Amino acid sequence: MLERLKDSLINSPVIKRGEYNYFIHPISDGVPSIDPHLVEEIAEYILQITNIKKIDTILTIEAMGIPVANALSLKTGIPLTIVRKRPYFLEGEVELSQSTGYSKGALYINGLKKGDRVIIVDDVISTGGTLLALVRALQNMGVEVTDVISVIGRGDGYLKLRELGVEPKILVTIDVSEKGVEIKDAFRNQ
Ligand SMILES: O=P(O)(O)OC[C@H]1O[C@H](OP(=O)(O)OP(=O)(O)O)[C@H](O)[C@@H]1O
Ligand SMILES: Nc1nc2[nH]cnc2c(=O)[nH]1
Repeated sequence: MLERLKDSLINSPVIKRGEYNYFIHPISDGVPSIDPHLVEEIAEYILQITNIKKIDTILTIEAMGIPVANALSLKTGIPLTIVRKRPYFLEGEVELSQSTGYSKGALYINGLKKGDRVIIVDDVISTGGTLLALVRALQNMGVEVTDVISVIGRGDGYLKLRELGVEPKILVTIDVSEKGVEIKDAFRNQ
């Protein structure tokens, strides 16, 4: 299961972003290039572990959640909504603050309303700062988040989402050090 994903992660380069050991991988960076078979493997797997019935939209975050979320959208016919890093100043736009282990910035939600049902799909969860802020904002808007899925997980930041009653589904968990990437665990949830 998820052999392409696991094999490709093992050889990922690691660079420093400040103190943060940042791994570089096609799914999380688009670098050097994204193998469509890898995206297909991931999308197929996600469809096995999530219930997409009665979902209004697949929600992802600019930029690197988009390839996998778009593959899911194409496979299911469910629309794709992208949380952007720039404002559009449209009525109902919701701004939130994003914080990762190496960056801080604003995110902007458009196109969602109270009562909508969404799944969130992102490429990586690390400190959990991004998904925590996003799920909190969605709950405040009255949007129902039925599942949170991250292709890759590192560290225990995912635990922060428990305070919002959310248990993210992480396909592969890794350890990242200056020496490289180590696979800890394939799909773990509940
Ligand atoms: O759990 P966290 O510590 O919050 O890290 C996870 C976030 O980091 C990456 O986004 P980034 O802001 O680097 O944007 P990108 O997708 O454009 O690379 C990734 O896509 C997640 O959204
Ligand atoms: N590519 C990449 N994205 C991330 N998002 C959070 N941490 C990381 C990381 O180490 N690498």
